[in-house]
Amino acid sequence: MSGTKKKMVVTGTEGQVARSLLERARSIEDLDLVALGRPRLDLADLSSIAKSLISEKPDVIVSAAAYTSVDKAEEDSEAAFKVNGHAPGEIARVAADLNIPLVHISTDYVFDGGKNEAYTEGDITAPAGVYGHSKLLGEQTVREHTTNHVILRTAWVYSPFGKNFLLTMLRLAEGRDVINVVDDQIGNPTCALALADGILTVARNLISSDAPELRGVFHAAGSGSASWADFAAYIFETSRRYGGPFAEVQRIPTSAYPTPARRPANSRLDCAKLEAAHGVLLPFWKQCTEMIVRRLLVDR
Ligand SMILES: NC(=O)C1=CN([C@@H]2O[C@H](COP(=O)(O)OP(=O)(O)OC[C@H]3O[C@@H](n4cnc5c(N)ncnc54)[C@H](OP(=O)(O)O)[C@@H]3O)[C@@H](O)[C@H]2O)C=CC1
Ligand SMILES: Cc1cn([C@H]2C[C@H](O)[C@@H](COP(=O)(O)OP(=O)(O)O[C@H]3O[C@@H](C)C(=O)[C@@H](O)[C@H]3O)O2)c(=O)[nH]c1=O
Ligand SMILES: [Mg+2]
Repeated sequence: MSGTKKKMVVTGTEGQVARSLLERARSIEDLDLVALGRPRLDLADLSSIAKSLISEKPDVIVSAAAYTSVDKAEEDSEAAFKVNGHAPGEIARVAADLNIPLVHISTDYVFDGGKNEAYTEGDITAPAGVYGHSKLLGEQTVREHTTNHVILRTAWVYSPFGKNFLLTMLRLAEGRDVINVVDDQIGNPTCALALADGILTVARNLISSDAPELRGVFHAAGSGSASWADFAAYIFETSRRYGGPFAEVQRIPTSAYPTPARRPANSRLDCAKLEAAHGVLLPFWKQCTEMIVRRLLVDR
C-alpha cells in the first residue's frame, strides 16, 4: 500500500474479529482502523447503515458484525436474516457508492457437511440451519451490490475475547472433572488474531490493485482439522501445562448432545485459493490454541 494513510472501518466493536483487527492494526502505521457498532451502526436498522459508514469516509470496509448465536437464530430467524442477510447488502451498496472494496466475513456453516473432503469455494452450499441460511443470503446480497468484494468464509473462531468454544471449555473445566464433547463434527479451529492478519493483508491487496482474481469468495480458516472433542482435549492439554483449568474429554456422538440447530458433520475448508491469490495462509490451529491459552493464563 503506497501513498497516504488509509482508513478501514470494521462493523461491530466487541466482536472477536473486530477486537482482533483493532489489536493487529495498531502496529500498521499507514492504516487507521475504526470500529463502528451499536448504537451508531445497528445492522437491525438498515437506515442506520449508510449514514454511519459514509460519515467515517472509509477507504475499505470490513463487514464482521453478525448475529452469531447459532441456536438462538433457529427461533429468531427474522432478526438473523435481517442482520446476516439484508444488512450486508446495504453495506455493499454503500461500498459501491463510495467506490471502495468490501471484505465480508462468512462461515463454514453455509455447507451441509455431507462432503467427505474439505469444501472448496465452488462447492454447492446447502446450510443446515437458520444461521447458515442467513449468512448465505448475506453472501448473495453482497455479490448483488458490488463486484469489488472479498467474501471470506472462516470457521470455528476462537480468541481471548468475547464468547467462543475455547473460553467456554476453560470456564466449564473450573467446575467439572469430565466434559462431554461431540467427536463427529470436524472443522478448522481458527484463531481470530491470525484471521485479522489475513483480513489486513487482503484489504491492503484490494486497495492496491483492481485485479479481478483478488476478488470473489475465498476460504480462510486455520490450517489442520479437528473434531470439537479434539479441540477441547488440546485446549485442556495446553491449559494443564500452564497451570490452568482442565478436564477429561468424554467423546460423544452428536446424537448425545441435542441442540436446536443442526450443525455440519464436516465443514473443513480448503483454503488454497486464498493462498494462491492473496498469499495468506493461516497457521496450524494447535499453534494458535497454545498461543491463546498461554496468553490467557500466563501473560495476563
Ligand atoms: N464466531 C465464529 O465461530 C465464526 C464467526 N464467523 C463470522 O465471522 C464474523 C465475526 O464473528 P465474531 O467476531 O466471532 O462474532 P462475535 O459474536 O464475537 O461478535 C459479533 C459482533 O456483531 C455485533 N452485532 C450483532 N448484532 C448487531 C447489530 N444488530 N448491529 C451492529 N452490530 C451487531 C456484535 O455487537 P455487540 O458487541 O454490540 O454485541 C459483535 O460486535 C461474523 O460475520 C460471523 O458470522 C464465521 C465463522 C465462525
Ligand atoms: C459447550 C459444548 C458444546 N458442544 C458441542 C456443540 C456443538 O456441536 C459444538 C460447538 O459448540 P458451540 O456452540 O461452541 O459452537 P457453534 O455455535 O456451533 O460455533 C459456530 O459458530 C458460528 C458463529 C460459526 O460460524 C461456526 O463456524 C461455528 O464456529 O460443540 C459439546 O459437545 N459439549 C459442550 O460442552
Ligand atoms: Mg466481530
